[in-house]
Amino acid sequence: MDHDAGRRPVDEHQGVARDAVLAHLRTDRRATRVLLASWLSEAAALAVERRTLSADAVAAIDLPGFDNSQMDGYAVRAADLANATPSDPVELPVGAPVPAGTQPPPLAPGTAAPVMTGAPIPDGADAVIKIEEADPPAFPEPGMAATVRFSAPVAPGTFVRRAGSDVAAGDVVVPAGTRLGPAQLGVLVAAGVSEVEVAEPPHVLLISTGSELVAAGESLGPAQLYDANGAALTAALAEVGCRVTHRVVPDDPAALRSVLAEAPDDVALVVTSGGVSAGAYEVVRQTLTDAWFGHVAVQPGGPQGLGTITLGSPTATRDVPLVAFPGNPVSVLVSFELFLRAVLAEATGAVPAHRPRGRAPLAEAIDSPEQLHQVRRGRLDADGRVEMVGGPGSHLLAHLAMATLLVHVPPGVAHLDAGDDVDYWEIR
Ligand SMILES: Nc1nc2c(c(=O)[nH]1)N[C@H]1C(S)=C(S)[C@@H](COP(=O)(O)OP(=O)(O)OC[C@H]3O[C@@H](n4cnc5c(N)ncnc54)[C@H](O)[C@@H]3O)O[C@H]1N2
Ligand code: MOO
Repeated sequence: MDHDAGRRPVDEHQGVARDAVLAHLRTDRRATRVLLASWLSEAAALAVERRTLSADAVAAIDLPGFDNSQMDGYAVRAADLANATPSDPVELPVGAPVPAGTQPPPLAPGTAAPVMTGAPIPDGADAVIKIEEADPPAFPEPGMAATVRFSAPVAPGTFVRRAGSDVAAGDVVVPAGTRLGPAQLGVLVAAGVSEVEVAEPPHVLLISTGSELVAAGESLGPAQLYDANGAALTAALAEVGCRVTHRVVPDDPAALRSVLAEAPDDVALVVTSGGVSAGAYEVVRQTLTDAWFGHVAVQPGGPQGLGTITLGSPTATRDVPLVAFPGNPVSVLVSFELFLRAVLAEATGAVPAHRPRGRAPLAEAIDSPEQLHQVRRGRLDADGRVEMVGGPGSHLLAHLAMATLLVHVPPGVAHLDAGDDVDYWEIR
């Protein structure tokens, strides 16, 4: 069809968006040093997670910090048990017990010391025998003279967790570029790291455009609607590790210009929703005339804008990338999935760049505009087949909220039958 001839293929637009956004973010990322203790005490779990280390973190102490026991049992010198057999067990006097958190005296040759899991191995001991394998298989009352028998030799090192066997002091414990999650934060604290260097999250100025928009919680007048895109994109951007400043502007070029002029200094990317198609009041397209505006061969998410935008006052301007999405709420989120999510995830390291992908047979027949890449919303049924959640309409946000898959029907395909395979991305 003629009007589809000028549409930019999806992969081409993905490439252009990636180059524009990533090039800027790569040069713009700032690093900051944070004290782990204050960070954690603020219980800022959300702020901490998904940050990426921008410099190697080096262990301040060995981990484990000292040789310790892996089991509740007896610390022994392996050489003392070399000749132990079931018929001729070795009997040793029991020394003082070693509870966790205490430094034991050296183990006298020819004795066995009760040692608890995690407690230090006494100097001189080189193996631990589990209490269940001792005779008797229970510890004597502390302070009571007792002996214990062992009916087999033990290899040196058995059940001894060596100091530094997880990470040694001075070694890199979490390398630069690693996303901080529970295990990374845990080991940083365990290894005595007090301060880490993390990349600042990219600051995104998100602008919802539309004179019909009303902020969440306010009362709605005739022909008005709530700013769903602001909420949806704020969450989507935060999920990929961005900090968001959100503004709503009416379809008024002066209002949009003033938000851009007053943008915070460290904004690294501007994302807009609405105002890009063919209407009479397309504030984004009509105001940001240096950017590219056109159609991508995708539905939803066809009308798109991309370019560079000048922020700040006339005396202190700076250029940042602009990504302009169409206003329909499903178009906004599908556009984000196709053109921005992977790019930002790659820049921040906050989440894997790609959604988990799969391929499965359709539960039902579907039609698709043949010239376009169609993105439908779906879920897997009980038999592992892909069923649609709602129709293709780009206003069906409640259906998207119930879906678990984005279902891809490539260009060149006008119809698929039940049982035909489709590709999907898992979106939750
Ligand atoms: N003559 C044509 N009309 C349209 C075309 C076209 O090619 N020729 N494209 C259609 C497609 S496809 C889309 S998508 C939309 C894109 O339009 P805009 O980006 O200009 O978006 P708006 O007109 O501002 O809004 C579209 C729709 O979305 C609602 N909206 C906008 N912002 C929000 C928000 N923040 N939260 C919730 N809902 C929002 C808005 O009220 C409209 O219903 O254009 C088609 N038209
Ligand atoms: O491209 Mo629009 O996003 O189909 O509704």
